[in-house]
Amino acid sequence: MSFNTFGRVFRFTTWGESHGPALGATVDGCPPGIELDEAFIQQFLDRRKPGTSRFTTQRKEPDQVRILSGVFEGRTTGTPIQLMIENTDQRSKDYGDIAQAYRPGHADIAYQLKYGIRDYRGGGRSSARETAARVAAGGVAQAVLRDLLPDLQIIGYMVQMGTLHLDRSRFDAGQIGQNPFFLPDAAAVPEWESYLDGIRKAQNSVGAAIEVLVRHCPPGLGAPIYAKLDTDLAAAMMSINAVKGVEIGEGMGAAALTGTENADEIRMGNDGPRFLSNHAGGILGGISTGQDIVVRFSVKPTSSILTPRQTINSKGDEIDLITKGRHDPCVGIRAVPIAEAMAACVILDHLMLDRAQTGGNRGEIG
Ligand SMILES: C=C(O[C@@H]1CC(C(=O)O)=C[C@@H](OP(=O)(O)O)[C@H]1O)C(=O)O
Repeated sequence: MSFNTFGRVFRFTTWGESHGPALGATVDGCPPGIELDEAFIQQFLDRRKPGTSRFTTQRKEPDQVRILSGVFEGRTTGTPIQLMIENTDQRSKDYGDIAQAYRPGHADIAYQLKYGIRDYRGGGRSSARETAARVAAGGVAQAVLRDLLPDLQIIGYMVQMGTLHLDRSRFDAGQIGQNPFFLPDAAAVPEWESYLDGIRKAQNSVGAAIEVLVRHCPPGLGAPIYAKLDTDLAAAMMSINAVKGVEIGEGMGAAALTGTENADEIRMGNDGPRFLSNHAGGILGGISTGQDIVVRFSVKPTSSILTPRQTINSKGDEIDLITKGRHDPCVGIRAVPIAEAMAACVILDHLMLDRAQTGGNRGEIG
């Protein structure tokens, strides 16, 4: 049993709080001989870090990663990799009111009911700041995948923010890194900007949905029943702060389909099976088929808002609470690079599990 560790073979443990001196991840099980340096990991952290636009928290953190162990002369050694990111812009006085009160919709009250003690500064361990640590771990996974599966692509993007939906007919992956929403549609950006400006100025926040596409994943990753690839992808996404729902492929939409509509028909291609559709989201029986893997999840609206909300304090008094501080009006935006990191960790973990069990040998057709 472990409370802060993720993965089976490629494993990471995150540690730290939002207003402590630092946070980080200890990565265990990384193969030796992989080219790795801080700059490689930093590119992923830079996509997630706060304060990069008016649509995220205004807390300014460089999120500069340091590798303290497990890398020698630019290559992994197979020993634990300790990654550390210092906190530099804490403003704990914003949290004076939260010390004795529980934000509605926030983990404050659940932590209190469970532990009877909590680091309320910046939400402590429940802060989405923890995700910096796992994005760093995901950077290590990405370095290994670059070596072992060079064709693999992990692409995250927003598909919904409040009432706005991505128009899939306009999908352009090249646009994702070009706007503050990780949106694959440049033309929609002004509408998304004015919508979120309105939410922010109304002292409110809004939810979002994110999709992650894993392209060129080999078939055969995952195992039936208790080691399904989709189980682990779902758990990975659900472990991200504020995530409330996860779907694979058609997801909840499959409930409305008939068998003829849902089953992805199969033809013989030049080098293996060719599927005529992808309702399954690239996974059948918990095992990847070689099709694109499609994972989607919803993120609740940020619970820390300036609009007064009814709650109670630690004495049990009923009060109205305004949450000060520097909060994301849509915490779902920065969930995009976080989800990519989690997907990288799961795919690598399953690649290593598969090699352990099958040696990477595949069943043959034809
Ligand atoms: C700092 C980050 O996001 C933080 C996530 C967060 C929360 O409650 O989740 C609250 C804010 O932190 P604080 O109030 O401690 O300044 C955000 O800025 C980050 O993601 O790096």
